[in-house]
Amino acid sequence: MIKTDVLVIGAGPAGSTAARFAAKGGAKVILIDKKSEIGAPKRCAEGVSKKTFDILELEADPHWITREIEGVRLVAPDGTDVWLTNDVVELPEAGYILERKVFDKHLAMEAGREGVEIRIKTQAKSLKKEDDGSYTVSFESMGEVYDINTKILIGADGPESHVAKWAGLKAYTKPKHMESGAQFEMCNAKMERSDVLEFYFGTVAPGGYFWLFPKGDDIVNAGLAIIPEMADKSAYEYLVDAVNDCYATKDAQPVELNVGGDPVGGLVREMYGDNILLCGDAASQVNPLTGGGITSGITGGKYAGQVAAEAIKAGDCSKKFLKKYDELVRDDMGHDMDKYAKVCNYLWTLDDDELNSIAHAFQDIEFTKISTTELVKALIKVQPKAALKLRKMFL
Ligand SMILES: Cc1cc2nc3c(=O)[nH]c(=O)nc-3n(C[C@H](O)[C@H](O)[C@H](O)COP(=O)(O)OP(=O)(O)OC[C@H]3O[C@@H](n4cnc5c(N)ncnc54)[C@H](O)[C@@H]3O)c2cc1C
Repeated sequence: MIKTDVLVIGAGPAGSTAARFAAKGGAKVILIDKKSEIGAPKRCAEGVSKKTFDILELEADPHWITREIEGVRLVAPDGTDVWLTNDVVELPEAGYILERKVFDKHLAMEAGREGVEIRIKTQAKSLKKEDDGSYTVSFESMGEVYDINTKILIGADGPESHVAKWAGLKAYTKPKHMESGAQFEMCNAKMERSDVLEFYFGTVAPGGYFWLFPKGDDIVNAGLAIIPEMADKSAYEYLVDAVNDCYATKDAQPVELNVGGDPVGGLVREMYGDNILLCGDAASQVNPLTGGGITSGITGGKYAGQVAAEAIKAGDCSKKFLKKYDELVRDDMGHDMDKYAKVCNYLWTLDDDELNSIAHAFQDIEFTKISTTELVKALIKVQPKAALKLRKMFL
């Protein structure tokens, strides 16, 4: 039987980061992914903030950055738009559009260079808790079935996490908090500015929004996410309509279709247990308002790897020891997740007319700095209903 200190299931951004930091901390680590090519297919619009690279302790690399972002355009259902670009406002959360297929692979390579053993095209099928507390996970790879025994198991297996379910952790995302996303990567798009992210709100994407994230030249990720309970057709059907109705994409051609779930209910109840940690989408480490999970998943992955290595060194993989991971994550992102979940719930109550009137009022506001929090503060200023619900948290 293969034995290891730390076994990470899932080589997305969260898992590769967890594996790398666990190895940096001196643990023997195996990283597993069912895909034959790490990072492909992507399920992502590929936007990240620049702070992600500080968390990773890596330089941003032109090999996996397709575009630097200089602003955002917010579009109401009636077409009223608000441009917020860094020639007029400060954009502290500005970032990049990645090439995830290259980026995810690069993160796994960084883990490999740190001494992590990587096994691709290897799918976790089940797990068993041993009497000494360790986990034995059964895998299938190229027709072969085998087991790996680990002192600490890190579940980084994405939004549909089986690890969490198999281990019996309370890590369930309610259907009303699981967004369904669909996206085309397209060429021949006619964006007004190819360095500005565009967001379209309202019935175009119930419970979410339609986005255009430019990847350079005439290439764009045109996608949307919806809450199925609030919608009357599939995310794919909304996407086809949105793309056909949008000036920038009506003549564009798809070269890729990406579909996937995005958990937006805030952190799951149990991110850890005896000998086990969850990180990334598996722990719902996703901003409930934007649906962005790369930066927060990497943050969670880093903490998971660091705490796992400490536990191995201390010879204590108990729930009591691993609680430190939960504390680090909740201190770092718990408060923001709660805040943004409230804003998200509030936005879901607005109809197209209300969104239009907010956009009209936004046109009279002189923004000096743009971040998610600054936008919510502006919303509170122009919408008495918003003030009632959100004032305490943001002002
Ligand atoms: C349409 C869409 C657009 C998005 N756009 C953005 C965006 O612009 N910016 C942003 O920050 N976030 C975005 N997100 C969210 C973002 O993609 C995720 O939050 C992020 O990928 C989570 O990383 P992760 O490592 O936790 O999981 P994942 O990237 O999902 O990786 C999980 C890995 O686990 C592997 N795996 C699963 N089960 C097993 C198994 N049994 N055995 C072995 N391997 C397994 C999978 O193959 C996969 O490689 C978007 C999501 C969607 C759906």
